[in-house]
Amino acid sequence: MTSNLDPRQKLFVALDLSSLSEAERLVALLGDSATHYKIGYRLGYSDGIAFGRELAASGKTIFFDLKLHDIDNTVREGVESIVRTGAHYLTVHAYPQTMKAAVAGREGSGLKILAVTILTSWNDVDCAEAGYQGNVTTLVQNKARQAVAIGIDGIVCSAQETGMLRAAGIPDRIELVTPGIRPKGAEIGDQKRIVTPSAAIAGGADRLVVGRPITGARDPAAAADAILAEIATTLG
Ligand SMILES: O=C(O)c1cc(=O)[nH]c(=O)n1[C@@H]1O[C@H](COP(=O)(O)O)[C@@H](O)[C@H]1O
Repeated sequence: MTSNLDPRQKLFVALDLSSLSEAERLVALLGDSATHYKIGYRLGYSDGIAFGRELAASGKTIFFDLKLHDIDNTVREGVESIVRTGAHYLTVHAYPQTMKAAVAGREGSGLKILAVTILTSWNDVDCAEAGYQGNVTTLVQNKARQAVAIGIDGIVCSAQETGMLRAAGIPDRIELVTPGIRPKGAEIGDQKRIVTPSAAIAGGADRLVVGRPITGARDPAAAADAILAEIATTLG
């Protein structure tokens, strides 16, 4: 669990933007308000890896959200490449072989591996449709336990599940990283397990991941500042 009370350390801004120039513009606009950035498929599949490397070198905390899942050798070698970027976090899907390969790939480095349990855009019906037995709560708990046993550094889940995970014995050293964050009144979009920034912090989320409520806002800097203020108030 993180103990630092600087609200900026609680917020990963998701740079889900269509071009490098848009991402550069947003980073410049947010300035010192944002210290933590997440780069996922949209930017990662174009210029995002090089940009993340640059941001990491400039002192930002970088989270590559690549959600790896492949044969062991491919996962391990992919993770080794990400280690060389200087990034701080990387996601993989929470399948045992994939998580073990990722842990092997980051050995000896400072890269933290986050295991994505059940996507925040899924509910119980989606889990059943995918052939899973058990509801979201049970699946998140089981996957988190497996991840901890394998040596993963953090869990990606909804902030609806953080209290349940701690109660189930997921230790404080495991970071609980929570997307699906929606300030009151924000558009929900494709997310199904949403939580407000203040409720997420109050419920024990270590990091919040926020994309469209900031990137899609008319004034992204004001939107980020409002979320940071909400986090700060809740942290007390
Ligand atoms: O791994 C993730 O970051 C992730 C996992 C998950 O379960 N749900 C989820 O939304 N995400 C990512 O978190 C971000 C959420 O973006 P917004 O819904 O726009 O705030 C996106 O970049 C998603 O890819």
